[in-house]
Amino acid sequence: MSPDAPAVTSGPTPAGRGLADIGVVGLAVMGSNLARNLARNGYTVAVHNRTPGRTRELLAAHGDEGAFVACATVPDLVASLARPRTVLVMVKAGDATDAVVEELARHLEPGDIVVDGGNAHFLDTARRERDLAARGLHLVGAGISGGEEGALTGPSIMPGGSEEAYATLGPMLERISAHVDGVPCCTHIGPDGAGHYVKMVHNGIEYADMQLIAEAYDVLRQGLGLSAPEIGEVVAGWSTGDLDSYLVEITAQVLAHVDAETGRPFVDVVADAAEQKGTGRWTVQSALDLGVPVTGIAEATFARALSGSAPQRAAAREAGLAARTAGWDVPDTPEGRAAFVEDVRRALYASKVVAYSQGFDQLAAASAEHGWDIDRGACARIWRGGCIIRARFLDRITQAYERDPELELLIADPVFAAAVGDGVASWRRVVAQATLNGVPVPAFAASLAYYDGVRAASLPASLIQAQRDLFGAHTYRRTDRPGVFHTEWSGDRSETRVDA
Ligand SMILES: NC(=O)C1=CN([C@@H]2O[C@H](COP(=O)(O)OP(=O)(O)OC[C@H]3O[C@@H](n4cnc5c(N)ncnc54)[C@H](OP(=O)(O)O)[C@@H]3O)[C@@H](O)[C@H]2O)C=CC1
Ligand SMILES: O=C(CO)[C@H](O)[C@H](O)COP(=O)(O)O
Repeated sequence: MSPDAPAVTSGPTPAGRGLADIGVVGLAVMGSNLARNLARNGYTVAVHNRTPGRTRELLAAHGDEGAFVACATVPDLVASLARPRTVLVMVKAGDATDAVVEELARHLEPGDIVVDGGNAHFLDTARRERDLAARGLHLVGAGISGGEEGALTGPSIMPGGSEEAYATLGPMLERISAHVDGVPCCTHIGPDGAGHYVKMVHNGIEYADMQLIAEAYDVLRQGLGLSAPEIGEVVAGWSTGDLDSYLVEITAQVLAHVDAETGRPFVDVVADAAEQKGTGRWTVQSALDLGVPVTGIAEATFARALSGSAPQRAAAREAGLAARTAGWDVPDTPEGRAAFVEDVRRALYASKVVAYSQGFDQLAAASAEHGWDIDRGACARIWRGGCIIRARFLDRITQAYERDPELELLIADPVFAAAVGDGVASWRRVVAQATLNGVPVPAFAASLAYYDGVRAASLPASLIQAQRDLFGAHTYRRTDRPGVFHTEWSGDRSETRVDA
């Protein structure tokens, strides 16, 4: 071990081995808490961070929670591990991950396993897996969700990679994951980038869910003139029904929080420009490639972009772009206001079901495209606990896919069809009221438009096909007989079958 390594602080090492069970590289919020979670679960954990101060801090603050081996260098870490070696990498996605994986690969031996638990792009994961496989090593791209707290107390874990690697790694990951009804929130998702893909879509759904809750808040605030703490109480009440979820729970907490410095609701002192690290954008980019309409996720991603478009927003305000609102059609009585709140709750649930349905469609399409054989019911099952989108209704999604593993459309499942159908009138009223009053509800509206589109007996796409044929001879199909046709628009308008 290097002379400047932090003192090795460890509890008892596993009997007869004296070597660590797993290494963790990258000890920022996620890595340090996952290392603690592993140690608390009885594993001996070798830890390393590029900047040694983080390693020292972890050992100083939490070294008594279990068996840690502090390592100053990657070779030290590798030397401290039992074989086959397993190393969990928790560093920034992108170049940092490449650098760390490459350094590890130089010191590991065939059969060893590198687990990338960061938010890597699934194509990067597939590339890294190919590269390591050529060197006899396993690379497992594992999506991990739960934030700082989940990492410590039990996250949802979405590992990809080979079956062989999962046989070694799975028991450890399942043990440290969250458990719901005794079932671990971790399962082998599929080969190569499948785990990171599922985590990416999880995050895309997270964006949609957060945007929908934010729109519900905005409508209640602007439509009923409720204060942030009052809306916090309404939202807290939603935690007991269909909307019971971590995101709803934390929304109530945030809305109740008062800024210590100003005494104002905290949400009123936070700048209204939502940032993003990229997983929502990746979800939409992939959905576009696959041709899957994930309108809720896309609108949520664009809403973040719009919120951060400071020059455009300033230009619009300076130009005095008028709202010309119609006024809220809500009776100013306790009953009328309560009915509107219930409309918003139903609109939120219906929109949320649509956004999840779209996300699961994307998983199906990606699975088919890449040959991953992703079990959508299992994804819903491991999202029930530990992760940011954990929610009561994920149980119902699992049950829907158990009823029909090939379910074409989640909102066509009888339970969800009924749930969304029950909320449709409320949903339309909320979107209409918000729109008439200039309150942007892009995710509510996009989800409703999707619902109307997907259930429509016919769509105006027929006109688009005709237009395409006229200007570019792009051909069309007919409703009354098979074949591909073109009309001679600039000639005698005769029709030719072009596929015969
Ligand atoms: N924060 C969250 O809630 C979640 C994060 N994730 C993902 O988990 C991973 C870790 O996240 P988080 O804990 O927030 O930490 P950060 O994403 O902030 O990454 C910080 C860590 O990366 C290390 N690092 C950065 N560049 C390099 C490099 N070139 N070589 C070696 N190490 C490097 C840092 O080391 P140093 O201390 O030396 O700078 C530090 O340990 C990320 O991929 C993130 O996207 C996943 C789920 C939730
Ligand atoms: O992965 C996560 C949770 O599951 C992270 O919290 C996520 O990276 C947050 O994303 P963004 O910064 O884009 O909002």
